[in-house]
Amino acid sequence: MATTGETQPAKHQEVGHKSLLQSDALYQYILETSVYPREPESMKELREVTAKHPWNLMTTSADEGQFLNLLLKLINAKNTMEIGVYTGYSLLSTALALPEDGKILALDINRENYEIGLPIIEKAGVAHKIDFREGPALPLLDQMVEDAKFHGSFDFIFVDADKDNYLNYHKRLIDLVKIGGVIGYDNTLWNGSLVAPADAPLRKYVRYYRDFVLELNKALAADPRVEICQLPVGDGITLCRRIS
Ligand SMILES: C[S@@+](CC[C@H](N)C(=O)[O-])C[C@H]1O[C@@H](n2cnc3c(N)ncnc32)[C@H](O)[C@@H]1O
Repeated sequence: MATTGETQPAKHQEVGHKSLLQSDALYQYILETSVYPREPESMKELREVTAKHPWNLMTTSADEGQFLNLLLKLINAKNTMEIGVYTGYSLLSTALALPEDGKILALDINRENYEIGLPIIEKAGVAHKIDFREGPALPLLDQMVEDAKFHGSFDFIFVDADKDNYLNYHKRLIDLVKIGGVIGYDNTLWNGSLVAPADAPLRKYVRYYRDFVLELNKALAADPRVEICQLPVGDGITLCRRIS
């Protein structure tokens, strides 16, 4: 789940879960039956530490973390990138999925939050796979696009940051992911707001980013360079497999 640091819409605060499922009980069933019992101890610890942080609604949900972990194993990912780290829940789920010599280039404008999770990542023995860079992602992606050695070099890229830049990211990431590799864009169902009536009482940030997410979804659906699948996991994740 990726949002800004602001509070979620009231409905989501009331239901207290991070899913687009309409049934709290069903979501709880998924967590308790299939997710929490299989969640690695380190991810549980990081989830609990993050829950105490004031911006905790930004964190990736446990079911999405489990999904990412399995997906990375299914595609045998080794070299990956993550844009939007926060305290590192999706980063840790990625690091645990990669082989010992796997790599994650992790980008975020905020190192302080990354450092909340770092001791847990270190204790889990996977910190050596992570190359964290503090700063806005776009200029770094521009540098990488300039350098042919990065072209087609990533097996998987997870984007969970500033929604108003997703299309800018896509323009660059399409060169950086390998053919057959996958880019995952998070929050592509944007709190369910994409189909809300024009006069619906949406939070300011939800309304602001909604148009960017709508535009992204349209652009991805029309992009012949990728095969796509939009999954209602967490706040919606769109997987794009590069085919040309
Ligand atoms: C929703 S959080 C990421 C959640 C994270 N994936 C997790 O599992 O907890 C979004 C993150 O994007 C970062 N961010 C926002 N704008 C950014 C930018 N231009 N470049 C890099 N990171 C950015 C924020 O600092 C924040 O930590």
